[in-house]
Amino acid sequence: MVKARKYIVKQPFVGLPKREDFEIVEHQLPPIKNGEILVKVEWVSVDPYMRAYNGRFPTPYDQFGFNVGTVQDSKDPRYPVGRKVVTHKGWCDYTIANASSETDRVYKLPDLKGLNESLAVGAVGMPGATAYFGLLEICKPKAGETVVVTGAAGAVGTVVGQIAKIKGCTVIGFAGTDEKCQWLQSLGFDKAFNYKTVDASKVLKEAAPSGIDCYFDNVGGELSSIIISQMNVRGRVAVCGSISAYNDTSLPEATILQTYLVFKQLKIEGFIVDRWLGQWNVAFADIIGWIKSGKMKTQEHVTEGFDNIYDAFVGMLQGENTGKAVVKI
Ligand SMILES: NC(=O)C1=CN([C@@H]2O[C@H](COP(=O)(O)OP(=O)(O)OC[C@H]3O[C@@H](n4cnc5c(N)ncnc54)[C@H](OP(=O)(O)O)[C@@H]3O)[C@@H](O)[C@H]2O)C=CC1
Ligand SMILES: CCCCCCCCC/C=C/C=O
Repeated sequence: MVKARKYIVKQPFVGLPKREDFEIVEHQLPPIKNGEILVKVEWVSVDPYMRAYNGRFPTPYDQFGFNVGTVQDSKDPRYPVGRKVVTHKGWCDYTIANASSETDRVYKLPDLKGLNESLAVGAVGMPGATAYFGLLEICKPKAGETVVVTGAAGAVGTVVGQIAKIKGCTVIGFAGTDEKCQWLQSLGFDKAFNYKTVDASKVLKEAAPSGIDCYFDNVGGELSSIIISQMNVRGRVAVCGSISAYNDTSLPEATILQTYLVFKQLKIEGFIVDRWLGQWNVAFADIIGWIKSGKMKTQEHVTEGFDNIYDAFVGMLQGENTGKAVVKI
């Protein structure tokens, strides 16, 4: 019998999630059954969808999310003891998972070719796949076009901007601090602006005088409306998320966009990365190749310790992370 710990969400979040919305539960894991594996978790991911999906599940529920760990006991020959795995069992230190369960989402750690295993919840995980497919399949950027990405210094945004550069585009990012913006320019972004201090409409007119062709929208809100209002004819918008409103308790006011959508003939499409679940490995192989060849850089904001996962989560929602927010267990 293994003693395990996990986070349970006790009650619906109101505004920014509170520490008392969670409870850390210690429990004995039962012996594994046929088809199951016992996993010792080493890396836990904290992501915005943990906030965004909260209202969809009745409480209490185990906090879901991707993690990386090692199989300690196995009754599934596909996942022998010692095998590194990714699961969607969330914020826990030990867990039992079933690779045949859709919700457990077990898969073998990709061959990271020596890169940090934590990347499997970041650039070589769900956020990397989000950037890859959202940009390449929805925005379909062409060399020479101008791509704008918001949430640019985060897990998804950094990968979006760097893929767009690899594809020969001019890339403009928006992020929440001057330091993040400087870092983005060191990654090769052509321009990066602090959305909290600039006049977004003005800086965009200067940075993209010929207009914007593709917009990868991570944040929603008025910033997105401003960006969309400056798009070129037949521009493409990939709506990935709207983190500017996840903690809102009432609907935000929004600028009417229909005029731009019609007269600029824009294509605007929301997506969930699961749409390409069967092809995530294609994204991972390309991203690993780009990182290994030096064309793409990754950065992680690492929090240490199981007891600090809540702080890492709320810190990420408030912009403390540059790059991917992860927790080392
Ligand atoms: N559709 C899909 O399948 C998926 C969607 N997503 C979405 O992608 C987006 C980015 O996720 P991810 O890269 O993991 O997270 P990040 O690593 O970007 O972390 C979240 C960031 O959001 C920014 N932020 C917080 N509040 C605001 C605000 N009011 N306005 C603008 N930015 C804000 C902060 O950066 P800053 O300092 O710049 O404010 C913070 O660092 C989210 O909207 C998420 O929900 C993610 C994965 C899959
Ligand atoms: C409990 C739902 C599992 C979802 C798996 C991961 C998909 C992330 C989609 C993110 C959307 C917005 O942030």
